[in-house]
Amino acid sequence: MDKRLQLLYFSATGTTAQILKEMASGIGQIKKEYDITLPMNRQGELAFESDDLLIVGVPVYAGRVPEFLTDYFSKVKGNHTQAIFIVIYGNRDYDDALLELKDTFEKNGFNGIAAGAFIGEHSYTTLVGTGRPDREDLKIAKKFGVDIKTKLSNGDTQIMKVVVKGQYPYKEKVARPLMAPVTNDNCVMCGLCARHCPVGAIHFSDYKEVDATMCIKCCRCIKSCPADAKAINHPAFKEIKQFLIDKFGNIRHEPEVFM
Ligand SMILES: Cc1cc2nc3c(=O)[nH]c(=O)nc-3n(C[C@H](O)[C@H](O)[C@H](O)COP(=O)(O)O)c2cc1C
Repeated sequence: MDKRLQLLYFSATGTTAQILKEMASGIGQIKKEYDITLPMNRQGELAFESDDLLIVGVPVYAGRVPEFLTDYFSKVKGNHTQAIFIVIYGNRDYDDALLELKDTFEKNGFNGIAAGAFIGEHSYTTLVGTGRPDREDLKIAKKFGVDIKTKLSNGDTQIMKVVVKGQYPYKEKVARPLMAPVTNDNCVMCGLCARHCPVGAIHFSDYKEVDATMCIKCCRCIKSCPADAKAINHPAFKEIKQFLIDKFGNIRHEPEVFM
């Protein structure tokens, strides 16, 4: 492949990164990887050229591209750069997230040549999308990469213009009460949660304090805590979690790819 393969992703609990890397392994060697999960990696602007091939991936949050990334994405510029858009969702639905991701990047100089929606274990509970992506998902992701590579090497690139599922206007934001993780006495003040928080919502002066106005409920601090000290106990959160388990705990969505 004569393009410079690059990855750009946000991945709070690791599933988006996993799918992107597996796909990339079907295409070729990764030249550069931009993991924008931490705030310090979302500083400044980023520019890609026409000889780059960018795979961009985000998790679906409330049927959309995570809102807090909008500002940063407006500063990522392409120059007739070919791009592959990927969303990962927790076995409920991806609604308009893939369309929104494609629109966002195509407005900024990227040409979408392929896209996909894959399933990851739901950030809120291990009982929805349990163990995803699994071996089958990873096989599909890699084959998708191989198919893209084949298409690119056949030189069909001019006619590639990907069309994805999604609707206008995009799914509306649902108003939810403020809720953030609380910390129990297991906390050993190691500070891992604060260093790993994608939005800097955990106080460095007291790791037990989480700013609910900043928290995006990505659950990274909960999942990465070695002492199992963080949890969201808000009744509204428990209700959503139970709804997801009841409705989507026993069904299996399959990845969808568009080329
Ligand atoms: C705030 C938030 C909102 C979410 N909204 C949805 C959704 O609308 N549909 C869905 O199927 N999964 C949803 N999920 C689940 C994630 O999309 C899914 O767990 C994904 O695999 C997380 O990616 P990551 O591991 O790269 O962070 C949501 C997760 C979070 C944290």
